[in-house]
Order: sequence, then structure tokens, then C-alpha cells
Amino acid sequence: MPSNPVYLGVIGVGGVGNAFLHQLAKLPAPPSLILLARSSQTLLSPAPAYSPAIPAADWQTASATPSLTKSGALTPAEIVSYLSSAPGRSVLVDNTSDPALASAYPQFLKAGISIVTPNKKGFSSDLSLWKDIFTSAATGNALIYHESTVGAGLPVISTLRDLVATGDEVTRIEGVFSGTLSFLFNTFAPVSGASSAKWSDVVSQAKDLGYTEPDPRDDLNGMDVARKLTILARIAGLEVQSPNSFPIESLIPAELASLPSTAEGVKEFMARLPDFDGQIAAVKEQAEKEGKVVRYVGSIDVAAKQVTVGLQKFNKDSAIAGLKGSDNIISFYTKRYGGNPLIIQGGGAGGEVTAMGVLSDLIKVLERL
Ligand SMILES: NC(=O)C1=CN([C@@H]2O[C@H](COP(=O)(O)OP(=O)(O)OC[C@H]3O[C@@H](n4cnc5c(N)ncnc54)[C@H](OP(=O)(O)O)[C@@H]3O)[C@@H](O)[C@H]2O)C=CC1
Ligand SMILES: N[C@@H](CC=O)C(=O)O
Ligand code: NA
Repeated sequence: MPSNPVYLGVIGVGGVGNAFLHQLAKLPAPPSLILLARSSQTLLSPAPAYSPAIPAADWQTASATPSLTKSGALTPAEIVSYLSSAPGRSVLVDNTSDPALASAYPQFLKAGISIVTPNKKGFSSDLSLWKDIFTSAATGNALIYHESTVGAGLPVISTLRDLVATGDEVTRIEGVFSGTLSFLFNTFAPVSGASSAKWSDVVSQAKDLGYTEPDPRDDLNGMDVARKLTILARIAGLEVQSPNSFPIESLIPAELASLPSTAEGVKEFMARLPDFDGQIAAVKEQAEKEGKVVRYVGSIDVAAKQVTVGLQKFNKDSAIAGLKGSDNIISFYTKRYGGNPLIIQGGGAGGEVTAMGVLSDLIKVLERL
């Protein structure tokens, strides 16, 4: 056993969680995976030995291993207690989008458990939670990394933190922040060639490709973009109270806006969405008449303390109009970079690229613990 062993708890085995576990298994010396949970099941390495470890690549069959302990869902307090009693430092990887787990991060951090996550909820809900997370990390001497909360694995958070830490002045951040909405508009309203794709079909495709949030309405209503901008604005120094502090343009048809936030609600939404394909087709046609394409963008004007989220029309030869697939493009305007912004571009959604951001954060934690 290494002299300073690190123990790992992973929650969530969906598109991102599954890709993360497979990437983790390929590390030359992965930390010991001792807790693996999904919504209703938990697998544990039995205490007090915290051994054997759960095989990350074979997690789907691991629950049949007699030497591992199986249980239902544990509370955050039970997970804190289990991980903090491990015979070494421990790290929680939250691959869910659960707000309740995110609001328990301070408990983990105060107990010295570091956190790595693509879950935006902890960093983009009330400002008080954001502050509590970072003060709790300092109190518990724990680390917290969340690169994949913006731009999936693209180095967006680390770049912004580096700009700020080195004393640059960030004046504006703008671009395409949603892999789902990028894919939808790039497919539905491409710059070259005509597309006969129906909006609702492309939404189903984005869901099947693992680009959407667990509830795709969180992408279509602009909230996912608003959460990402809230995170970036806070790192840039703005005290944004919540993602509802600024107007957000929703692409959800008004008739479907009050469906419940349940699995049945998602099902009904997807089933009825084709009835409203004409609404977004009209937006596309209006842009076409002007020789433009429509795209969903966001921007933060740091000096004016203003955040905007919504549709805009773009000339067909612009960088934003020409994006492909699920690409994000994020431009940082700063004092040092002057009129030519620092630009980050590439795939901004999907299990593999998001897991890469989570795993690279974990590697940083392992190096720094
Ligand atoms: N997909 C992407 O492209 C990107 C995703 N992200 C973020 O990554 C996170 C995961 O996304 P994704 O993998 O696509 O989502 P999925 O819906 O595919 O997976 C979610 C997983 O979380 C589990 N889960 C949900 N709630 C709980 C809970 N309370 N306790 C334990 N497990 C729970 C689910 O359990 P069960 O299996 O039982 O249903 C499932 O395994 C989200 O926060 C998302 O915003 C960030 C960047 C890009
Ligand atoms: N649903 C999100 C996933 C990444 O954050 C998106 O489409 O960008
Ligand atoms: Na990122």
C-alpha cells in the first residue's frame, strides 16, 4: 500500500460517471475506489479494512462480489462518516446533478474530504452556498475542483482562475456555453446547406448522445447556461446571488412550461414537443430572411455587472455561426489580452469529454493532497 493512500467515493454512474470509471481504471496507480453509488444503491468496501476495492471498470458486475457490502441510498452524513474514517485522505467524486448532495459539500469539506465534480448545482445556486463551500474547504484543509461545470472538459474554469490569480482584469466573457444548444442549432440551422431536421427530433438526438442534462428542459429553458455564467461571473469577482438574478430566454413552449419535474414530466415533454416544432422553425426562418443564423449565447460584462443569456442572430461567416457538433466557444476579454480575446473552443458536452475534465481534476487533487 502507498505511504499516503487516497480513498475514493464516486456517486453517479450515468453518461459521465460510467465514462469516468472507465478512464479511472486506466490510470497507472488509481486511488482505491471504496464507495460507488447511484440513486437507490450503494456498494462499499467493508470497514474497518476498507478493502477490497471496488473494480472501477467492472462496476456493473461488482455488486455480485460477495466481499463487498451492498446497501440502499446513504445520507450525505452517512457518506461523510464512512469516507472520513478511511485510513487515509479521501475524495468524493459527485457525478450526479443532485442539488441536495451539492448542498452537503460543506459537510464533506469540513471533514477533510476533497471534492471533484461536474455538478453545477453547488456553485450556481445561492451565493451563500458558494461561499460556504470555499470557506469549508479552507477549514477542512480539503480541495475542491469543478472544471467540468463549464465547457465540460475544456479548460475554462482553470483558465479563468489563472487569469484572476495572476492579476489580469477580466472585462468580458462571452460565447456558446451549451453543448446541447450548440448541437441543436448547428444541426437545425447550419451555415451551409439546408436542413430539413425537425427541432424535436434533434432534441431527442442530443438526449441520446448524452449531451443534455438528466432533464433536457434544463438545457432548453436556458438554466444550464445561466448556471455556467453564474459560476464564471463569481470567479471573475461578481457577487451574483443566483442564476435567477438576470433574465434568461427560454426555448420551452409556454404550453409545456408547467409539466412536472419528474421522469413522467420529461416523458410527456418529449412526446408533446413535436407539436411545437413550428415555433422554433419560425425563429430560424426569420434569421434566414436576414441572411443570418440563430444561435444561443451568453455574455458577462464584468464592469457593468450584467449577464445576458438568450438567442441572437449571427452572420454566417462568424466564428459562432460556424461551430460544429456540440462545440462550445468561450472568449475571455481581459486587460492583458486587449482586443484579441483568449479563446477556448471544442466539444462542450458528452460523457467522455466531461469525464476527462473530472479525472484531470482528480489527478490534480491526488498531486496536491
Ligand atoms: N452530460 C454532459 O455532457 C455533461 C454533464 N455534466 C454534469 O455531469 C453530471 C452528470 O451528468 P450525466 O452523467 O449526463 O447524467 P445522467 O443522468 O446520465 O446520470 C446521473 C447519475 O446520477 C445518479 N444520481 C442522481 N441523483 C442521485 C442521488 N441523489 N444519489 C446517488 N446517485 C444519484 C443517477 O442514478 P441512477 O443511475 O440510479 O439513475 C445516475 O447514475 C450532471 O451534473 C451534469 O450537469 C457536466 C458537463 C457535461
Ligand atoms: N447539458 C450540458 C452539459 C454540459 O454542461 C450542455 O449541453 O452543455
Ligand atoms: Na471545463
